[in-house]
Amino acid sequence: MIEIQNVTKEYDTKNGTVVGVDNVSLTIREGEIFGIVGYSGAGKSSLLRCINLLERPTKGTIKVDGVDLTKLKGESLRRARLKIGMIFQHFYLISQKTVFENVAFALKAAKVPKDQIKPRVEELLEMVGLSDKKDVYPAQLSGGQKQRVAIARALANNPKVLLCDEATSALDPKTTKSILKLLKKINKELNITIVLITHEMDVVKEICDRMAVMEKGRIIEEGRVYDIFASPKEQLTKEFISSVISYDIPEAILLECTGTIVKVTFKGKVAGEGVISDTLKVHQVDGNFLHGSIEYIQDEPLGIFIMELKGEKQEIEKALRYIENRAAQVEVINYGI
Ligand SMILES: Nc1ncnc2c1ncn2[C@@H]1O[C@H](COP(=O)(O)OP(=O)(O)OP(=O)(O)O)[C@@H](O)[C@H]1O
Repeated sequence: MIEIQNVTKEYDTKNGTVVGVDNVSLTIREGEIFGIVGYSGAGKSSLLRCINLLERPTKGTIKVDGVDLTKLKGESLRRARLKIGMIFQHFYLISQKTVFENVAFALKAAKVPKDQIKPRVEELLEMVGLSDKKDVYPAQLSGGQKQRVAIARALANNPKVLLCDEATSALDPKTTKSILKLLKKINKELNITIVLITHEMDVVKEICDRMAVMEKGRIIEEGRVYDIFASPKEQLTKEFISSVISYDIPEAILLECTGTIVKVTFKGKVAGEGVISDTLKVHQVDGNFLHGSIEYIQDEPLGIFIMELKGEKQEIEKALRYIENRAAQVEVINYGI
């Protein structure tokens, strides 16, 4: 659906050239919700804005639904852009216009015939749950309601893609959840491909199918959200995950541990505790749970346990292989003394 090929975005500033995006290639599939995470300055906004050519890439191509946008200009680019909606952290509603007029504005700009505007706006407001607010002005709305208006406006011209630039970053956790639920509904019911950028890993965990991590203009890791949570490769990815799932064991407890400390990850519906208790029965190893939980990444369970194992090194190694053979992943954090 979206093919980003060797895209570089450079900015000319008075202090020289700044590279926002550095030779990124990425394919986003039709119907998926794709999340891009990274710290401030990583290049997320630059990359997102290249997708609808709000920023023209310095190099590379962007194809959306088979059309190479980098080859288009003027009216043909404007037409192609109608198929790509966008929402922002700060909503960007027109304060002098009512909710109805804000949404109608997108239709008028696309030269939709007058008689079709009213029913379409009403349909859109119904979809985002704001039918009763059509005559109020943005100043009278909460942040979540403003974002709903922005979503209705972005969907006005039946886009195939919705780009979300930190769409929930200005919202409280409860409102964030309700907006994410709305995005998921739009994705499923209207089959709109969604690309979102965020610095909040919670958002990715909650609704994204696949994700990429950006650092210094590049994509350093990419894959299915579940797989990345289960086995992150890059240090930065691990940092982002630790903001959602923390397995830091207090220093004082670690100092008391003399055994081997291991992290065991169970993917899917494997009964983690059962496998571990079998392991301890079969091997001459004592085990002590330090930490553990089962996280649900979009309804798919991911069990992570941190344990201290005590016994002969050889027995511990055998126990770990035994666990590994039962669909688990084992990582030794600390060998015993
Ligand atoms: N219009 C611009 N002019 C000059 N430099 C820019 C411009 N836009 C972005 N940059 C630079 O490009 C790099 C990437 O910025 P970008 O805004 O894309 O990152 P980001 O990950 O979205 O961060 P943030 O969340 O803070 O916006 C940064 O070094 C930034 O200073």
